[in-house]
Amino acid sequence: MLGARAGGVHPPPIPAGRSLALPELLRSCVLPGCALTAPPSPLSTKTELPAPYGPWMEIAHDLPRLITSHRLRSHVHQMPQLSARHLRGREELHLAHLVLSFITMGYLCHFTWALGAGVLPQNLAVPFWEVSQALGLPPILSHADFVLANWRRKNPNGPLEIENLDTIISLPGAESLRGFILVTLLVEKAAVPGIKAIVQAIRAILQLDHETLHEALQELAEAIGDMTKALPPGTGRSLPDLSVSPRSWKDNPAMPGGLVYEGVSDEPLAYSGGSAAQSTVLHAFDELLGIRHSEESTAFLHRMRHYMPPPHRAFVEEIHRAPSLRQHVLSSGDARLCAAFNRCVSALADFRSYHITIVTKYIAVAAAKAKAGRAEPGDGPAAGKPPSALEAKGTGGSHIFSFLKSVRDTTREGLIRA
Ligand code: HEM
Repeated sequence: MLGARAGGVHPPPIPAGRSLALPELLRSCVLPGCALTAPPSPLSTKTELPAPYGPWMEIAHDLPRLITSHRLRSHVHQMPQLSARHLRGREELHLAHLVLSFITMGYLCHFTWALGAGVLPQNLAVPFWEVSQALGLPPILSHADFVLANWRRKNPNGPLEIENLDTIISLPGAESLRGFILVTLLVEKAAVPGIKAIVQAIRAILQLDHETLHEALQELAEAIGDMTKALPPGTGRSLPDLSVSPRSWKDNPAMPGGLVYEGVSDEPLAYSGGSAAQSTVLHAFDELLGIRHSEESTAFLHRMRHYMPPPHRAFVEEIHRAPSLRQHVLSSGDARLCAAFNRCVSALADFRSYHITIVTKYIAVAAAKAKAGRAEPGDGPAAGKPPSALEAKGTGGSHIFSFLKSVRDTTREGLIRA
């Protein structure tokens, strides 16, 4: 056994280390395109693991075919048990986490459902656990894998635009999945100037520099507006059926105890599935703007923070500890600052409203598809059913629309009223 807490639902702890200050965190920022990173976008500059990990890469690149031809199980069982010890640096670890999390999703999509038993074989479970421990990420496909680590430039010198982007690993339904992942990535990219503006704003508060603070808030409002524009209206129509695999083994009636990671723990472990609620950017904006969500929504959103890479989580916590922007604007009595602050809050509420529109469209399309019993090739065993992530409960067990609307409404309550 590798020391998993029996029956636990706890993601691995953040590796021991000192608390990081904001500038240091920005240097380690892993958001795509963030100019303050060195080297840029370290989650995904690598697209292949070193040669000894060939058996993982071969399976991962062939996942759509192996899944649809029902041959993935035998391939996984024949896979040698490789140690994660030879992976060098965070980039290789992130790529290994991406690869192993997708293989796990593919493995469970056919066999856990079919056999009703949530067991991940040792040769997959042990290295997945080791890599997860090294990164401080849970051993499940998270937003950091699905989106942040799962992209590459087709032309390495070309722009970070959709035409020049591709995913690294995919599942059946590759084309729509690709669109889903890359649209989400471009929303993250649009957020980058907003993340920089947060640091500028906090510095300006500390230096009582209202001019710079005003500029930073303008930047932030613009970045949030650009995120909304990056969510194209068609997004909700052209999405993949995410039910190809159980995305979550927490609060999932099909896997009530969770998943047994063979060789790690005899007891099943429960983890929530990937969700953009694990994206750092909205958490960071909420913290800066002092948005207070309901107790239930906060509990869900804070749980999602354990699925972020530790430097992202530490960044959000650092903003929480910084002096309150809202109090600063209120006590300044500066009407221009107050208006700029409110533009940020309105832009954030508008993003959340638009997101609700998109989720609504997606559910309508999925429901129509389910009604017509229309299964597309490669849709997997759950084809024809509404996507599990979008049934009555969200992936985190939250009722989707009441959760999303509550979060949107509490954002609006963050406006400073005259
Ligand atoms: C059609 C595409 C999308 C669908 C169907 C969708 C669906 C959902 C669902 C069901 C939730 C509730 C939490 C959960 O159960 O996981 C959620 C939350 C969330 N989603 Fe999406 N989503 C989509 C696209 C996006 C994109 C592109 C982003 C941009 C990063 C995003 C950001 C968020 C955030 C931040 C939350 C947490 C709630 C909040 O802070 O407002 N979503 N989404």
